[in-house]
Amino acid sequence: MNPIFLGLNIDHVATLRQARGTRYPDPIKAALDAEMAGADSITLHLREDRRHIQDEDVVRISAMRQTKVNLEMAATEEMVQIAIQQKPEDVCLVPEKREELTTEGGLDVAGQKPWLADVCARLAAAGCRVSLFIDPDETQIAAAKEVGAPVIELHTGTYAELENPKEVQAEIERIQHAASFGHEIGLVVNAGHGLHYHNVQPIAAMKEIEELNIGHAIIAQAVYSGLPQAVREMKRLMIEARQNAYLKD
Ligand SMILES: CC(=O)[C@@H](O)[C@H](O)COP(=O)(O)O
Ligand SMILES: NCC(=O)COP(=O)(O)O
Repeated sequence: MNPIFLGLNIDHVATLRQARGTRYPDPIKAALDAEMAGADSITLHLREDRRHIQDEDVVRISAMRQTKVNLEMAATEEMVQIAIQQKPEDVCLVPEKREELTTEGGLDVAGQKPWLADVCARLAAAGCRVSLFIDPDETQIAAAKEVGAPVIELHTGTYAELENPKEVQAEIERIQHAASFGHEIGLVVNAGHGLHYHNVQPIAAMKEIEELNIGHAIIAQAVYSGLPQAVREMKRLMIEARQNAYLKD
């Protein structure tokens, strides 16, 4: 059985901290607690506007994590230099607009292949495994392969926002097709954005998907049940869905 891994995104622990400019809650403590509770990796998004994760957080998590770090960032020269310096195990290139509330879609890889090929090569030379955060679209998946990224992360935000059952099912099938296509051409396939306790299982059931990056919903649940329990419950749902997918075969 292909296992399913959980990458915990700690951005919104930092959102709470930045709300008052205090030193608490500490996203690094959250990361270490989450790792002890079963998170398989830690994701953090260093945004150009530093609205939540700060440069110091990247330095501290790189020194203290027990699992691995997935640094999300825009494909800008500033961020490339930071990644080359900090050398996280994974770097996920995401689109960014300062005015956005959160990430609104996937990276347009097909429209900027020369630049992204250069960024992928430089990050790989620094020892980082590059992931591209893209829509579940064959053209973008093929472009990711072409620019040399070994990993893709399928954007599940559209799926998460849909309410009409037929549209939800159609998007599940679109993500499944994208995951199968990416796997067939030799890419590691991850997924994330907007996943929560009531929509995660159809995505976790997809055998070609290796890792789900989830943040907002887990940090929100942690307000009620504490972070270790919130992480354990999400992992339980993910593993249950993956096991059931194999039992159906
Ligand atoms: C790329 C993605 O979907 C998230 O990992 C991203 O971090 C969302 O941005 P915020 O965390 O700022 O909402
Ligand atoms: N790349 C997705 C991620 O890291 C977390 O997204 P969300 O669960 O906070 O929407």
